[in-house]
Amino acid sequence: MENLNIDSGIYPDIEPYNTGKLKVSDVHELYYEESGNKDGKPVVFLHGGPGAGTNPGNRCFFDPQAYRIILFDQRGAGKSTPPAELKDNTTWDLVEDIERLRKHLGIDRWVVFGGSWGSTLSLAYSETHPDRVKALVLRGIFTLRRKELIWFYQEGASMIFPDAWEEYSQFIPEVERGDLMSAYYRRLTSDDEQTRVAAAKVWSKWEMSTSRLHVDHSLVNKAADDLWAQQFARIECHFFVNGGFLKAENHLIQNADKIRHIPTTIIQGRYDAVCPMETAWLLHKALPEADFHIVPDAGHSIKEPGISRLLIKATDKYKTL
Ligand SMILES: CNCC(=O)c1nnc(C(C)(C)C)o1
Repeated sequence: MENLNIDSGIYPDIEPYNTGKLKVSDVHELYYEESGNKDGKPVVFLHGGPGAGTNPGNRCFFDPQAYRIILFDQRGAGKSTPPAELKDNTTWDLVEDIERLRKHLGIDRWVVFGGSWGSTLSLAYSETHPDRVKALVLRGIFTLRRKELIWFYQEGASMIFPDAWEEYSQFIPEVERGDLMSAYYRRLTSDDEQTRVAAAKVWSKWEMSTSRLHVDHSLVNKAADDLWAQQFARIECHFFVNGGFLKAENHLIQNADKIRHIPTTIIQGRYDAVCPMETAWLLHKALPEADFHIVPDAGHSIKEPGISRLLIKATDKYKTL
């Protein structure tokens, strides 16, 4: 763990040595970047949301001397264009985008790292292209089962965070509160920009207020950014009202047998209120060979210290593959 930043448990900030844009459809163009060692072991970072986009801190979970670190913003997220675009934006489009990027960069196989929605996409990608995945590092497991979505957006997490829930639920008129995801989707896809922005900020603030064991106000403040909030909320809600475009309710766990041979580490906060631990437990049962870590004092976020330290241990473990 040379040159590890002991305080935060992650590697020091670095800048990309290469950035680029990749046209992946008639509509979408993706932003991607490479950092660390250009001759190192390739790893791809799959961000959350969907729609959250990447940030420079994502580079710091990998030893820059060992890894060729690849970040990209998924369709409509971050610096990819057009921002917040929902056309041609499904799980399976994103899975094939990962393959397009891999081929564009001349990579044969790579380590795949993803948390939250990034864990969802990591599972969908590795189950579709298992021969391209050297190892999996998964955090805050999210498989978009109906009960997971209902827990966070209709009733469940609301009992742990009734304070933050009040603003999220009361933004929608009482007559529409029986299906909050649909109610928000109508507003997030409105022709009126003010309506879209207002709904996006409230939707995003709910998630940012509940992602940490102890509220991180710098995270909550992200929801105040008009563009980021629309990218995050519109794309998330679009995927959720469509059940993640998955082929069955429990598709990803049911197909886990396709990836049992892949070296895998699962890391889950015990008190993850966004993606409760039951899903990680089910994945652990479906992948008995995987390393499984419950972090006793953590919530959902990659920034939880106990989660960050275990993520680094996992990427250090896989850098010799
Ligand atoms: C339901 N969304 C889960 C997810 O992917 C996610 N949760 N928080 C985040 C960020 C903190 C990265 C925005 O992403």
